[in-house]
Amino acid sequence: MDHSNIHEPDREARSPWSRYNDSESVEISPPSLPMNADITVPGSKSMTNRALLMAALAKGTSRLAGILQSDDSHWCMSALRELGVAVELEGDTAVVHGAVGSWPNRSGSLYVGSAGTVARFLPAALMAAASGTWRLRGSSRMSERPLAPLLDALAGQGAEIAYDGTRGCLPFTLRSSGLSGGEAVLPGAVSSQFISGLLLAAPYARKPLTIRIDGPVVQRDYVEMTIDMMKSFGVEPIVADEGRTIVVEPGIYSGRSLALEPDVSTCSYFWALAALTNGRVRIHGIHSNTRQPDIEILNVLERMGCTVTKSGDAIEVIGTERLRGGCTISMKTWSDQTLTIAALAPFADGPVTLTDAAHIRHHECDRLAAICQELRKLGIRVEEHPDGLTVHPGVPQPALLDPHDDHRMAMALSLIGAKVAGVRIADPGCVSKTCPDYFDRLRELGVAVVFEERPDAISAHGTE
Ligand SMILES: O=C(O)C1=C[C@@H](OP(=O)(O)O)[C@@H](O)[C@H](O)C1
Ligand SMILES: C=C(OP(=O)(O)O)C(=O)O
Repeated sequence: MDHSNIHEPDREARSPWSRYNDSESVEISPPSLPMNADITVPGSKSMTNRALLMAALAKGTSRLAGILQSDDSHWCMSALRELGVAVELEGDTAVVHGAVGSWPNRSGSLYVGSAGTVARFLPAALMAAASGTWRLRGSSRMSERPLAPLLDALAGQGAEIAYDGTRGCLPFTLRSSGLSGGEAVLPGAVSSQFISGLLLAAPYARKPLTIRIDGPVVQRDYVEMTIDMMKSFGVEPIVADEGRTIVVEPGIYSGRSLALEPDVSTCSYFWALAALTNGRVRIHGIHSNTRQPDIEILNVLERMGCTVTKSGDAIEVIGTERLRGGCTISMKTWSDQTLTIAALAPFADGPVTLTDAAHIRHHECDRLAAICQELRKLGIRVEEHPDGLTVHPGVPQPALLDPHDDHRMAMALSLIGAKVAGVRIADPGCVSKTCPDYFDRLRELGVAVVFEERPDAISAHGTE
């Protein structure tokens, strides 16, 4: 199998929780029996990294139960430890001893991996301290992803930022003299994370901080999640002007005990598996009234002919013989699932058009270009649009697929392998950004999963 055209992953961004890194590819084949499973899913990435950061800024000790253990949360914890915050793990509970907004280590080098939630949340949090100088770096892709609007707002708050290379990008050195407060303007069209990042640090400004949001916000629910979680840590942002203005008064987070929700973005792959294989998957511990926007997948699966049952704290999806297509779906508020729906779409009975997702070209890869490229390798007819794509019904042919070092590309493409034989996915280790044991979980559901080792991994093991 020729691997020469596969994107070379940035292995430095893989945490100690990453798996499958000795594997060059994984072959996925359909289950021999209909899927019939009750499962649980690890904690939300978005909630884990928000909670860790607020707990680190808080007064007192926090116990965060059900945290995600993946690359993105690893780099968050590792940066906090580098800042001198005590973060201990007791199983999947993180115990964080808050530093009350004054980082014990006033200088150092911080690595954010490929995590948008660390790259966009940490710079503002550093400025909670009245002084300090830190160098920040990230993976090669994170160093290309947009940060300028946030960093410009921080410069307006008093940060001195010296860029190693491109202005507005990692790596850079940030010198803090505290957040001045007053007004900051942030755009919402490229990433909601700029707004969440400044909000999380805002209580530590010297004066009230008013964030004015310029234009519509992509994935606005993540901003609402930030506000909800700030309230649960004892700070009450005031939202005005139909959501365009958010005011945060000076304050201090209070350490607390918190049980985090399962990651709904990860749940979506398992519900999608049930949908596609005409099986049944029930996920425990999740409510449909969550703030996590990817819960919208349930409405779309229902529209495509699946049966969704919400009972107590479990949500079950039962699939269908043939998914219904012939629809246009806006992905604006739940864009992380664009790839999942695109992977289901070839099996629908009519074309599926996904729109309003131009900003995902700035995610772990240019996701619109990447999914079109990989679906075409399978012989599927696809049209790429500036803000989305149209996928036509077809029968996927055997192919080696490139996940473009993107966890969601790998997880979404694996769904196709669970329906038709002959799908191989290169670099299976990339799933560790949010779900390090994803392929083991697939196997437990009856999907056939066979790894192919990397030639250099074999030589590293000698003749074993
Ligand atoms: O704040 C968050 O936790 C997230 C916000 C979204 O990013 P953008 O708003 O940058 O698209 C989402 O895609 C990401 O997975 C998590
Ligand atoms: C866009 C994503 O991540 P990040 O938090 O790095 O933006 C994602 O997980 O799909």
